[in-house]
Amino acid sequence: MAETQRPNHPPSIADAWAVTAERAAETTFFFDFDGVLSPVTDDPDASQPVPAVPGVLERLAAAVHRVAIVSARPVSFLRSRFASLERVDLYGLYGLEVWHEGAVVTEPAALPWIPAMSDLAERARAELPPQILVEFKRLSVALHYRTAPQLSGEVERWGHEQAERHGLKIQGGRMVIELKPPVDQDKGMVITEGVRDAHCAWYFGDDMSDIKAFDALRAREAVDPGFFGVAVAVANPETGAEVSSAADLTLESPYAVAQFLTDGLTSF
Ligand SMILES: O=P(O)(O)OC[C@H]1O[C@H](O[C@H]2O[C@H](CO)[C@@H](O)[C@H](O)[C@H]2O)[C@H](O)[C@@H](O)[C@@H]1O
Repeated sequence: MAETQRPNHPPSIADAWAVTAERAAETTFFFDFDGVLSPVTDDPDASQPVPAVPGVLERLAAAVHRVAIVSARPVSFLRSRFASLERVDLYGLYGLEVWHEGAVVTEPAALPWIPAMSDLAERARAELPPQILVEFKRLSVALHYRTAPQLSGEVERWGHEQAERHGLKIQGGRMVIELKPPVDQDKGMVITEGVRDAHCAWYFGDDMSDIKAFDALRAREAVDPGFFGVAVAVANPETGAEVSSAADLTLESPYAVAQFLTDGLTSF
């Protein structure tokens, strides 16, 4: 199946689904949100999952041990898009937030950074050109230049200056840079923890931050050759080449992800 051949990996997608179905009770599916479950929009507030996605995720969650969305969005945003889902776990802000027993649980080490992130968002609105969309996410600030790509250099410079001055971390993405508190948390860490007791896991991602999640599957496989991990990229013109080259297979779009899962579910 894979663009990268690995020992113990089934040779075709049909075989991969068959192995997954055999291990259903010990399998977790992880999904990024933007660009994977939802097509990209100019306005981040306007993005919605592909219509078939909520239904297919709920059916998948009934068939395997666990399904989780691992996103850079806040949990409150994910809840607004997936209110109907009862069985799907939600990780927000790269795992700084988790939806647990009906409430958002936030990593305590990040909480003192809320005022600094709020100030940063205000400064970004005042100091960056008005075409730059500033998304304040409580514990991070995303600076979007999708509608003004000619300003990417200016945004990068401003972001790096702020990061240096205030001791923040930077995460690059698709026509965006994001400033985050200096707290050790990323998607790779969520997946490392999430696959500790699993025998099979799939991760679907399209952006730079998802490569760490792919790496976490590989690392698990390295210590347990019986573990079956599948890294699935979703194609896109910005980060697509880099993400695809780190993945086992690439799907064309969020619509193709929904169809891929619908087809795969027939194996269970
Ligand atoms: O981890 P994710 O769920 O993939 O979040 C990554 C970023 O997604 C959003 O930005 C991206 O999608 C927007 C809507 O389609 C698009 O306008 C933007 O250009 C993309 O970078 C979100 O707004 C960011 O906060 C996330 O970091």
